[in-house]
Amino acid sequence: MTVRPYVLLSVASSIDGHIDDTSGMPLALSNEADFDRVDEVRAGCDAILVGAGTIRADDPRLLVRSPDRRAARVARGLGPTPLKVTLTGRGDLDPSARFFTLGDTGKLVYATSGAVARAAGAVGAVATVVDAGDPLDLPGVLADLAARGVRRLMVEGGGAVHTMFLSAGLFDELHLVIAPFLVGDPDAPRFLAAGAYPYGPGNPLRLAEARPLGDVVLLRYLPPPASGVPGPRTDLAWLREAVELSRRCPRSDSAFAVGAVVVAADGEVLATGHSRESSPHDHAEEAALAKIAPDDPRLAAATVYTSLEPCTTRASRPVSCTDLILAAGIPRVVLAWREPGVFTDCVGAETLREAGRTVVELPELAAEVRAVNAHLFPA
Ligand SMILES: NC(=O)C1=CN([C@@H]2O[C@H](COP(=O)(O)OP(=O)(O)OC[C@H]3O[C@@H](n4cnc5c(N)ncnc54)[C@H](OP(=O)(O)O)[C@@H]3O)[C@@H](O)[C@H]2O)C=CC1
Ligand SMILES: Nc1c(N[C@@H]2O[C@H](COP(=O)(O)O)[C@@H](O)[C@H]2O)[nH]c(=O)[nH]c1=O
Repeated sequence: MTVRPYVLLSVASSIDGHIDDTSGMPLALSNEADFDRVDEVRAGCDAILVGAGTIRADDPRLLVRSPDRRAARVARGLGPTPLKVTLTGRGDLDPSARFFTLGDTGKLVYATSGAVARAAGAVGAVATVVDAGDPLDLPGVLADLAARGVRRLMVEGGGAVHTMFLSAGLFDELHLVIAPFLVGDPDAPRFLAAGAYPYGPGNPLRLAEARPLGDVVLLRYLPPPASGVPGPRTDLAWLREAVELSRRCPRSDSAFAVGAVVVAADGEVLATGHSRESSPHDHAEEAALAKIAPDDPRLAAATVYTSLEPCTTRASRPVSCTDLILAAGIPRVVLAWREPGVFTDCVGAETLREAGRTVVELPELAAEVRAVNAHLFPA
């Protein structure tokens, strides 16, 4: 199984589907609140990717603007700003572009084989140029980023790049912001080109959230669940969602941050939950299971995806998450990280297996879960 980063596509569009106008100046489609949200998303990523077209059109900085967010990254042992990444098929890059000159961070250029020499000649002194094959091998680029430690990748466009990721189905989340105006110019860049996308009416994206931010609205979409019986690839995608949920947990120095998703056999999400969701002692699995009727027949064939092994003992509540899963009759649990013995000795996986339940561990995501909980492991 190829490991790739969690891929978050981010774009702001006009009502008529344009992501820029033809003025030659970058067009602000987001408002201040949304630019601040984008800044927060950037701060939570390991790398930001834009196409070479966006570097030429916008001369973007791609930095984290907020000093507090930069400081928080540094406190977590990261650089103040994420790694910058671009793609090129021509190698026509300007070393004085702000992509290359700003930010105390690495710059990576993935060039098609025929463009490597030109790209290296242009920006080899200020960036690392990587041969990405010919044609460009997108899964290979993502695997290379993962091997360089990129666990969470934000893709900020432009249209050609978003078209490529969406037609390849290589994304985990899409943030589409709609600005309250129309551009109306047929020559203005569009969010997406026509293409053979795998997300037609029969296989739509799932709307995870619609969040108004003043006069713009953020639509957060997730890919559709893979059809059929969940296999390892599907498991990994669901587990990624559980890990993403764990990032929402209010901070605690005495409990883990955990996310959980309960999924029916047909891929329907029955419930999600995260630690401290509505009260300080909430556990993720407990919060999710509390949202499902105990007699829901779908529980009998459901899977719990949880970023951390379900607990077996707890001081704050009478019933452990392992016992809640057993009582719900859920036959299958997929987890990323066995609970380290920081607060209690956990034997959730063993207990579930002894009770005849299937437990799948996907340690590919364990480092990410540990990173979410890094504050519990001071150096
Ligand atoms: N509103 C918004 O949220 C955003 C708007 N934008 C807008 O988008 C526009 C730019 O979009 P667009 O022109 O589509 O440019 P992109 O940023 O998508 O970059 C396209 C370029 O990236 C390289 N590239 C992409 N895919 C491949 C591939 N498979 N193989 C090799 N190289 C590849 C090529 O570079 P090369 O040409 O060097 O070969 C290609 O021309 C601008 O107007 C910008 O303002 C951009 C980002 C966000
Ligand atoms: N115009 C636009 C976006 N444009 C994106 O932001 C980049 C500029 O980044 P920076 O120079 O760091 O501010 C630009 O190149 C493009 O990728 N993004 C959005 O969320 N909303 C917007 O309205």
